[in-house]
Amino acid sequence: MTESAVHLDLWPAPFADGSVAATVTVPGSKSVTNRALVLASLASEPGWLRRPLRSRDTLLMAEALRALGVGIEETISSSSSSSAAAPSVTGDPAGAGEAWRVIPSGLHGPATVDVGNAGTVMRFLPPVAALTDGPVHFDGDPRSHERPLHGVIDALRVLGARIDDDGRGALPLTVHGGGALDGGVVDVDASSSSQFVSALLLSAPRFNQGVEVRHTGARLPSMPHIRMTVDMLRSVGAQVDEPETGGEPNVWRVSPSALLGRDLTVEPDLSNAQPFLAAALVTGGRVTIPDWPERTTQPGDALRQIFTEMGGSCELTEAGLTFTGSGRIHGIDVDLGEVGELTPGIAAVAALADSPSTLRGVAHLRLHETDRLAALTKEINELGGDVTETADGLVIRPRPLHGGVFHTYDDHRMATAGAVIGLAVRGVEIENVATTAKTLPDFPQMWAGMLGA
Ligand SMILES: O=C(O)C1=C[C@@H](OP(=O)(O)O)[C@@H](O)[C@H](O)C1
Ligand SMILES: C=C(OP(=O)(O)O)C(=O)O
Repeated sequence: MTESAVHLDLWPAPFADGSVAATVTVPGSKSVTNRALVLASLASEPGWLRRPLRSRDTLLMAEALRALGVGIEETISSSSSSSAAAPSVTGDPAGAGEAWRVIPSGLHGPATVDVGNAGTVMRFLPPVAALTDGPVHFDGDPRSHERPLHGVIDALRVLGARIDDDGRGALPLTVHGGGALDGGVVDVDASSSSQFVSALLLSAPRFNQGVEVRHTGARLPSMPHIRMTVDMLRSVGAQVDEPETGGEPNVWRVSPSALLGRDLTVEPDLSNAQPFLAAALVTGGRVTIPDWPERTTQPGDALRQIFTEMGGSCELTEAGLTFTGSGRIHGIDVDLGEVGELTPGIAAVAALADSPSTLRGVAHLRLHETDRLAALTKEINELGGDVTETADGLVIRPRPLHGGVFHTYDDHRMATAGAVIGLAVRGVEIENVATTAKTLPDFPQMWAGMLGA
């Protein structure tokens, strides 16, 4: 969690004087937007993406695909399905009426891809690059050099790709596209990131033999994200065999096929809804998130259960998901392995609870945007908290907290977690709140809007 830069900008996190009462329209899902961009780029006909997330991670994905020859046109959509309910806070209002037209073409190198610190870009695109006809160089933020990529690099080599890297199993690297990839059977240890599996499956319909991915590791985190990959592949016509619909455990098969261009409306990002739901819980208030899907593969849907257990109640109606805090916050003992990206926000709420919490199953968070276990421990403890790291998570014993600087380590979810604590603790200042631009560029304005500022 070394700080890559010293940011002098401190954002005074607003303190909530009373209970929040707001409707917050959350922009589109990062994970859905970036999968949809990849699938639409590999399709045999143009497609549409409506209400895409426009944030650093998705703009990097779009820019990278453009560099490989894909046409991605931003337009204002005439048939946007934006909510009819009058929201009091809208993140990225332009995004709600916006659509991206994706026009696939032959994939070409040479090209250069900046992955920033986006796991989806650094992992989903090397397989696409293997289908181009030239060298594609990948690099990104300093932290991107530390995030695991060996599962993708080693697997692509087995499947027939030529890749130059420095032998660490990480960025920077160059994929020498050969115009096509054999594909076939490959073992992958995806215990450090589910994105290894998703990456190989997403491009697999375009491999000559498709792919059979066999996960060999002990644990596999973030299963909902793999389900999302499988669902989205099927929705564009791919044939996928997988463990959850009767296949062999830990084995996914994708057959070679053409992919359809589709018209997809992106769901709101439920993981980015988390801080707003947490605000209802922490202040004993009420927050409604419009367009919460009835059925979804997004891990954020688990918040309905987790935050209810921590002291609130929720109701899914035509208006969206309404979460109501009870005025009390309880600790929780929970395995977050399936929904790791929710950990910082849950830790923030747990630090304000009336009993201890144990968060388990998230050792892989040490290799996320920052070492999230170390960062949460340090930052909450510097405000007077009592957090200890375990082998695979955190134990959080609530203590009276005081104000101070909450460092973010270039991690969007650290910034939003600090803001949640700031609702209940006067004098919390978030260092580099602008890092929320990774997935939620309008966060500070949305937060102030929620509080009626
Ligand atoms: O595929 C995806 O869209 C994601 C998968 C998860 O990654 P890990 O399995 O590496 O945790 C998640 O944490 C990340 O935010 C998004
Ligand atoms: C882990 C995350 O992102 P990435 O897609 O960069 O892995 C996250 O958004 O919490």
